[in-house]
Amino acid sequence: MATLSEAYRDNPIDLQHIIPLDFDSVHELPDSHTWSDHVNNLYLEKYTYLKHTPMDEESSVPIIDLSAPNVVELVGNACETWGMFHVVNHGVSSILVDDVESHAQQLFSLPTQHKLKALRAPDGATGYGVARISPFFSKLMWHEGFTIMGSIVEHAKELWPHDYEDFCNVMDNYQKKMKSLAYQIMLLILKFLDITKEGEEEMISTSSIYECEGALQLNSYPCCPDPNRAIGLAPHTDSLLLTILHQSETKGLQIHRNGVGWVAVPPVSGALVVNIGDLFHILSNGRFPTVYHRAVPNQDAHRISVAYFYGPPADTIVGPLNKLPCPRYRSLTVKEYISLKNKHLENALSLIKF
Ligand SMILES: C=C1C[C@]23C[C@H]1CC[C@H]2[C@@]12CCC[C@@](C)(C(=O)O1)[C@H]2[C@@H]3C(=O)O
Ligand SMILES: O=C(O)CCC(=O)C(=O)O
Ligand SMILES: [Fe+2]
Repeated sequence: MATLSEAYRDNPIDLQHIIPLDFDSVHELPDSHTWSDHVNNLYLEKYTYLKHTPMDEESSVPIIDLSAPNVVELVGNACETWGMFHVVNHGVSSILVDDVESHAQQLFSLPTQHKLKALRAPDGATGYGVARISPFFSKLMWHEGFTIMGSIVEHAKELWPHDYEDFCNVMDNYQKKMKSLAYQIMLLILKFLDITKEGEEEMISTSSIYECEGALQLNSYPCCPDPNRAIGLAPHTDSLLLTILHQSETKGLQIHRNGVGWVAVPPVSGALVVNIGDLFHILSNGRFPTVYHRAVPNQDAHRISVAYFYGPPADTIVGPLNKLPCPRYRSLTVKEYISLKNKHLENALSLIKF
């Protein structure tokens, strides 16, 4: 069975010439990182609007208590209307979450030359570097990332030759917790769609989506001299089934709402943000929107976020669940989808539409 990291290694991207900027050394936004004004104006308008409008259930991403008796409906409805929700009472200890965040902080505060020792190889999945989607944009992002897929010992040893174990243990432990939380949330969503594990014949998959794997992405958005003309992470949808994001206490995440524009998703203390990715959009036959989102940097605060991506093994065939009538998408393997996304980014979905 091919793993997700093999699928990413088999689909290399041309990042050879793109390495993150040495952010500490620049005091003005370089042209290479200046996006058109228009990009963030939308956000500013929306932000002003939000400040004057009380947040109500209709205008903000729902907050769901995982222990609520009607959690299946709450989660299902949020997936349908937003494709995103906050979870509280998720059972992941705040000590562990804080520990992951501070280890990420430690990593990103190393000198640039040092971080480059752990640079992700062009055909690699794990390591330090720019976001995979970078080659699709003519401007660079105010962002540096560290991707973790499978073992990170080799990369961690490059960063801390004598002291790498603590970092590895914290990341492993967090990934284990994320994996079981993601599984729990996936089951709730499948239940909402009336799919049970026993009804295996309902699944279009030859191999099972009950054996999902995960990847972890540590994101860093350093203080930015001109945040209104910069982008932290360019607009994108996440490719796999679902993503669980710890966005720290610092704002920056925004989602795109049709007819509204960019809407800020302010951090909720102790909550994790869950969002639908492309594969769940396909499985649900388009019923759940895959969320178009981005991150913006701040002037005075260095922001760290930690995203866990959850998806089936690369050979799994995914398509609209059998139970759902009139499939709108053709079935394909996860690996094929990753390859389409690597070549066509947001157009990947429309290429598999009937
Ligand atoms: C398991 C994943 C999911 C990846 C690719 C791979 C590892 C890194 C993830 C991200 C993280 C940053 C945004 C994104 C769009 C990117 O450029 O790299 C994500 C992408 C995806 O969801 O497609
Ligand atoms: O930093 C954030 O809030 C968003 C991160 C994100 O979208 C990602 O890692 O895919
Ligand atoms: Fe994302």
